[in-house]
Amino acid sequence: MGRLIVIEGLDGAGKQTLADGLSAELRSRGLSVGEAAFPRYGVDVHADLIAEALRGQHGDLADSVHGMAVLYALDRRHSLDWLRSGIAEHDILLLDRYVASNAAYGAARSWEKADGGFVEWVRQLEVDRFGMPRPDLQILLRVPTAVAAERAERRESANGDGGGDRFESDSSLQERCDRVYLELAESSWWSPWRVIDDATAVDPAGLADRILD
Ligand SMILES: Nc1ncnc2c1ncn2[C@@H]1O[C@H](COP(=O)(O)OP(=O)(O)O)[C@@H](O)[C@H]1O
Ligand SMILES: Cc1cn([C@H]2C[C@H](O)[C@@H](COP(=O)(O)OP(=O)(O)O)O2)c(=O)[nH]c1=O
Repeated sequence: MGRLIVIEGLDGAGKQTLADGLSAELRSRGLSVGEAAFPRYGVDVHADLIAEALRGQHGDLADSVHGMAVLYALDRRHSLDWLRSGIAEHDILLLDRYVASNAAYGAARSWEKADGGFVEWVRQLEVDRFGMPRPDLQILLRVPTAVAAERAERRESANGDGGGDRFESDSSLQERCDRVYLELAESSWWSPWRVIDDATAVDPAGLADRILD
């Protein structure tokens, strides 16, 4: 039975970059590592509906915090068999975003904190009802929101994308989301957390040591 490790943080925090570094480090130590990122755009119909809604399709869907969160949750629910076998088959299954993304972004959009109704609603839906596997560790990768926004924008222009989705372009939302993430981590929401405050100083080898402890 392998370990489920989740990387969380704002868009542009460097989650994918850290996932790449960490998986390379773990593989170099002879471990088998599975990787996935949520939302699973191009893989799951719910994720595709999310992307379309964020681009202005499907009427007022993107305005509904709960409606969007249900789509994110269903994308994960449909990955359940794959997740379970991934955890069984690998030493480490590394996820870029998971249930806590729904909790943090939805609470931030609702102007709530981590101890508010939205986070509890996510827990009841995804943990109690859908039975999503509990992570062994959630890593919160924090960078100043301005740095995250600048990186996300640079990445999108490099990809020829049009300047961020509706969530990414709202800097006050990013600030609130960062705060909810920190509260989730400090309250050990659903699992132990590790907070990395200076993403530029992340050392994949040191992090791998701690994961394997
Ligand atoms: N530690 C870092 N220092 C400088 N740039 C970084 C760092 N980590 C990531 N980046 C750059 O920032 C951008 C966003 O990183 P990415 O890993 O895609 O973030 P996320 O997955 O959190 O949205 C990419 O262009 C990446 O090369
Ligand atoms: C996975 C997930 C993401 N989100 C949000 C966070 C991001 O702002 C947005 C898109 O995720 P993101 O990882 O940023 O994808 P991309 O940069 O490729 O568009 O969705 C949720 O609100 N709930 C979730 O469960």
